[in-house]
Amino acid sequence: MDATAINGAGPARSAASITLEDIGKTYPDGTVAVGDFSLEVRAGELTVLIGPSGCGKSTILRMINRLIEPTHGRILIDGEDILQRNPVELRRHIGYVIQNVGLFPHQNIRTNIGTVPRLLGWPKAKINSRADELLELVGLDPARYAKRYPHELSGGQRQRVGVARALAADPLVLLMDEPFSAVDPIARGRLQEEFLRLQAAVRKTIVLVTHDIDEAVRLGDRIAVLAEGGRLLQYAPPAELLSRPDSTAVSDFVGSDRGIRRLAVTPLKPAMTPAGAGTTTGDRPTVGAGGTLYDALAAMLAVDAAEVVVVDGEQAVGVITRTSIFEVPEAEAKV
Ligand SMILES: Nc1ncnc2c1ncn2[C@@H]1O[C@H](COP(=O)(O)OP(=O)(O)OP(=O)(O)O)[C@@H](O)[C@H]1O
Repeated sequence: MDATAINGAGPARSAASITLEDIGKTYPDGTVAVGDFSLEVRAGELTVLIGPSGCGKSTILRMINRLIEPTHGRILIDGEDILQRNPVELRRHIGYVIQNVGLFPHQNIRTNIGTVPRLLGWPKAKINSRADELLELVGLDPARYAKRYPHELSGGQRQRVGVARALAADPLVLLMDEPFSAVDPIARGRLQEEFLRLQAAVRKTIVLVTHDIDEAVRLGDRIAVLAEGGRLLQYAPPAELLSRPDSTAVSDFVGSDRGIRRLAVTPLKPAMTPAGAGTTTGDRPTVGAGGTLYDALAAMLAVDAAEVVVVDGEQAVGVITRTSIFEVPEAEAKV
């Protein structure tokens, strides 16, 4: 997904805040899927809902686009009570990405991406150009992929098309339910990275459900940790959650290896010794200056090196050693 491709990519980007006020869902058999849940999702941020299986994550997500009707509570998008809106009409303005994408098998990729714009009555030429623009945005060449059918793509490519389709009508809000969990771990890492670049460009308000704490830390601006019945345990940016879990339930959930996970949200600078003029990388592994200590450690471990060179473009700007990584105080993490 090439973030630069967003330039000139249609309408101005916009995002909305989401306010969940004491929402709950009790099923007719008496199951309290979500008791009383409140959350403020800031405009343009990616908020992750995480928690054990069955704790109500998907139920909360699906209440936001009213695939599930709350038993009680209020849901406001940019201050407007969406429970007063027509749910079908509402869903045209809320992107939704699920695990196995749910592309229509008998429609080609361009037609799949154009689903919502068609429902909104956009002219055909505009739909096609928007679909092609989005294909480029998610890193798929339209000349090659627009006319293919879903079964002619890899799982990761289908997932990208799912994201493109969800963004097609420039929704204010994007809901994602385990969007990357059906692809293998290597493809998942790449998709997550590309998705972060895409989000940096489009800055949508995103609510993403996952059960993978690494994914939450990597993608989330804020993470909401839930317990059974949709009980909110903690809502905080990743680094704060890792360094200051406010209950044993959260620290147990975040896991005993949170020291390593914290590296994923700590910049390189505090561990870096600046390189003198004319320093070259030699045989040493490199890490881009915008990376994290996690990236630096991973680069070293991959080739069993004791140090890694920080590069800005072609230029070596510093050196990080294995020991310097673990000497960085917790407070340096981006909170
Ligand atoms: N139609 C239904 N009738 C009764 N209970 C239901 C129904 N649908 C879901 N539930 C229950 O609601 C609870 C929350 O389900 P939900 O799918 O939101 O959990 P989740 O956190 O997304 O789980 P997972 O991580 O396993 O996907 C579960 O206990 C589930 O069994």
